[in-house]
Formats: sequence, structure tokens, C-alpha cells
Amino acid sequence: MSGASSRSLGKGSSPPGPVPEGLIRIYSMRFCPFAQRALMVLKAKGIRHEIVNINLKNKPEWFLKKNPTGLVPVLEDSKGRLISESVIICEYLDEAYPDKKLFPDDPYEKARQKMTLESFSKVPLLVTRFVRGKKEDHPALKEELTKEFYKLEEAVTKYKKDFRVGDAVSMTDYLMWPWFQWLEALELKECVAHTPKLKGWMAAMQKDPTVSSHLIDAKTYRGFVNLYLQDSPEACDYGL
Ligand SMILES: N[C@@H](CCC(=O)N[C@@H](CSCC(=O)c1ccc([N+](=O)[O-])cc1)C(=O)NCC(=O)O)C(=O)O
Repeated sequence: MSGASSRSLGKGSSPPGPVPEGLIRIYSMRFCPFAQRALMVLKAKGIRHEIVNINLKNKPEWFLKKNPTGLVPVLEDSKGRLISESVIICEYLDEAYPDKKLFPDDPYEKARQKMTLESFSKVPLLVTRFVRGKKEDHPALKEELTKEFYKLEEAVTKYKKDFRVGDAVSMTDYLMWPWFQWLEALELKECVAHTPKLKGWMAAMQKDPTVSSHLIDAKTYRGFVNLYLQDSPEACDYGL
């Protein structure tokens, strides 16, 4: 039932029992960029956890009781307390498990990182629109994404500390990364062709042990996207 590569649970499955003491559970989906944020934070901080993958194209009834919006990720602790929304989950994990903090302690530095995250905030929506959009809308969407990346290039230049590399990967790095991982699979790499600092950050991120343990190859992503867009109940288990 649990594990990053476990098959997803769908309609008719039995709900998992209570979360064992000393563990935390995340309801996830192997290809969900929002869930990947939380999974990277769990891994980077060394928090013991179990993963329950949800079939988003055939959702279990019991999952909708845990999160009526039906979205992953959701976090559950041994007291049965539930937290949804990826940024809220990540900030909670950073505070509840204060070893190896990912957000800076300094309130201004933390606000700075959140401002960088805000300047990134259109990217997930644009990537989703690109995936779901018609071919003829692609050039305009690519242009919009390129503009967003220029904004981030400016942020990398001005606020180097928000884009850390190597041992000092920060919360904003992990919160932004999953969508950059998609660029190759979606043939969107040209959008970062003229933002060398952002490209440098991407190359450095790929060397981070937490990031590299979550890399999925472009072909597998494309296989998933293809099935997801057809609303196939097999999409979330693609490649298993
Ligand atoms: N604010 C929330 C958003 C969470 C969210 O939206 N989750 C998606 C799963 S991931 C969706 C996604 O980013 C995506 C993009 C592209 C493709 N594709 O191209 O195939 C697939 C997925 C979901 O559960 N969705 C379930 C549902 O909508 O019922 C947060 O921050 O936690």
C-alpha cells in the first residue's frame, strides 16, 4: 500500500488504517508536481513517512472525506490530523520538524523567499494550460512562460540567496523545482534558452541528492500525460 512506487488506490479500495505513531503519511500521486514538493521536503529533512498513492482518475470514496476538494497532496499524522495544500504542508513540515530548516529563520529572509515564490506563481498554471491546450495555442503560451522565466532570471540575479545550490538548497528551490523538471518532457526547454542563470540553477538542482532521487525520465512523463489527458484510470500507475 505504501511506498513511492506503490500502485495507486482507487474507488472500492479499503481506507488505510491510522498512521502509526512516529510516522507521517502523505497521500500523493507519482506524477503530481504539488505532491513532489512535499515529498522532497520530507526527504531533505529526513522525516520518516509513508506514501499512499491515490488514483486521481478513479478516486476512492474515503479519500474525498480526507480532502473534499479531491486534490493531492494531503498529509495525515498519527492523531488523524489532516493538512492539504502543498505550500501549507511544506511550511508545516519545516516548523513541526525543526531540524535542518529549509526556510530561513530570519523573518525578512523568509519573506524574501516567499516573494520569489510569488514571482514564480504563474508558472504552474501556464504549464498546465500548455499541456491541456491546443497546438495552435502553444507558441503564445511559450512566449508567456519565457516572460515568466525572464522575471525569475532577474530574481536569481538580485536575490542569489533565494536560489541556493548544493548543500544549501532552500524551501523556495524545492517549491519551484517540480515544474522545471517537466520542461524537457514537454519540449519547453527553449523557454529557458535566454535565461543563463536560471539554467545554471536548474543544472545545480539536478545534482542535489533529494532532487535526483525524484527524477523521472521524459519518456515516462509523456506516457503519463498521454493517458491523463484521456482520463484513463491507468494514468497514475503508468510505468509500474
Ligand atoms: N493548490 C494545490 C494544488 C494541488 C493539485 O492541483 N493537485 C492535482 C494533482 S497534480 C495536477 C497537475 O499539475 C497536472 C498537470 C499536468 C498534467 N498532465 O499534463 O497530464 C497532469 C497533472 C490533483 O490532485 N488533481 C486531482 C483533480 O483535479 O481532481 C496544492 O498546492 O496542493
